[in-house]
Amino acid sequence: MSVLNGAEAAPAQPRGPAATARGHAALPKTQVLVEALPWLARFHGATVVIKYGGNAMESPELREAFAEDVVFLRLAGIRVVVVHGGGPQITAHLNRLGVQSSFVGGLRVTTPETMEIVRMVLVGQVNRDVVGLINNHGAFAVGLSGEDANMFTAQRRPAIVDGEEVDIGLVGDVVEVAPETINALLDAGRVPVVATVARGEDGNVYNLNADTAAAALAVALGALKLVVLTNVEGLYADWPNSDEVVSELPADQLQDMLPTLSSGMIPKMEACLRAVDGGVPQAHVLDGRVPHAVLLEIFTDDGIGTLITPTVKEDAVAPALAPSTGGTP
Ligand SMILES: Nc1ncnc2c1ncn2[C@@H]1O[C@H](COP(=O)(O)OP(=O)(O)O)[C@@H](O)[C@H]1O
Ligand SMILES: CC(=O)N[C@@H](CCC(=O)OP(=O)(O)O)C(=O)O
Repeated sequence: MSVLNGAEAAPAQPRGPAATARGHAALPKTQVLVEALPWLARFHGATVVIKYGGNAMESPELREAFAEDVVFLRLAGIRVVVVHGGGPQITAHLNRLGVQSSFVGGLRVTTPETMEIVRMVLVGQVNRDVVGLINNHGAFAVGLSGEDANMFTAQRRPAIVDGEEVDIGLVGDVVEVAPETINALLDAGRVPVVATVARGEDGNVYNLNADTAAAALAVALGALKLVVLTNVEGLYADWPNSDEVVSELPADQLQDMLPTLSSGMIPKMEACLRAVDGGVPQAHVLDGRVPHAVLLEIFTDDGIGTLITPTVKEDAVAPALAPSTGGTP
């Protein structure tokens, strides 16, 4: 997507051929680097929250490419926070134990026994794996659970089915975020990697949908961008038909579309809405099956996936004149 929300730091148009000592073979690489320049300037020092979904973690090549992207962002001076899911890994573990998984409105029905497995898999397995992948490149990642230093406070939430509330057990919504620990790690040059389990005010431990938790954290950190990796190209306009990916959608139009969504796209789009309504200028759903999707999105002019932006106010200044709300590659 090459739509700019503001005039500041507008990316240069692709440059014409430049003479290099190595001749034509070096040209495309030079162009890629030059194209990245305005985006490097735009994002340097900004906070970007990346939601890394279970479905985008399946292949070793994709996992490695993701870790490289995270380290690249960090070395480019971006304050990167990774919030990970692990739904498929939880389901696989429950299956091995002979426990059936069921989802309502995209959320896992979570009994106390299921919660023990959720916590064990997310905090003890997936979090460790993601930290290890990143730290193969240097001592960047520090793993945390949403329980640590009460980063998230959760409240039991029902699922909504046909407008009715349905109890789904120990599933929580985030009612409070304490971002100090994450900010301290970012200030120290670390990459926090967060597992989405949280304590409730009632003392129970809750299972948070990772998209929901990533959005709440992005808002609390004042992030410039929320990036949500998933296992489809983006939001399809007419799911299950996958002919058309919605490339950009303002929050008010997404709000109207919410009742038509199904399964995992419900919490994902609710999360994007929560992020932009909470002041995050961009929430971006990307295809995690594309190697280096994060780098492509942030550092090139050719955006991919679905970009959710704040509702355009009728009395707003025309976009070209408005102050920058963050570059939109
Ligand atoms: N409109 C839609 N566009 C894209 N995917 C949709 C849509 N509606 C439902 N889905 C489903 O939502 C899934 C993504 O959610 P989920 O499986 O929870 O992903 P993740 O594990 O990456 O968080 C897609 O794989 C697709 O099956
Ligand atoms: C309440 C709820 O559904 N929690 C999710 C938490 C993990 C998650 O969100 O993982 P993905 O991002 O990989 O789907 C679950 O139990 O599967």
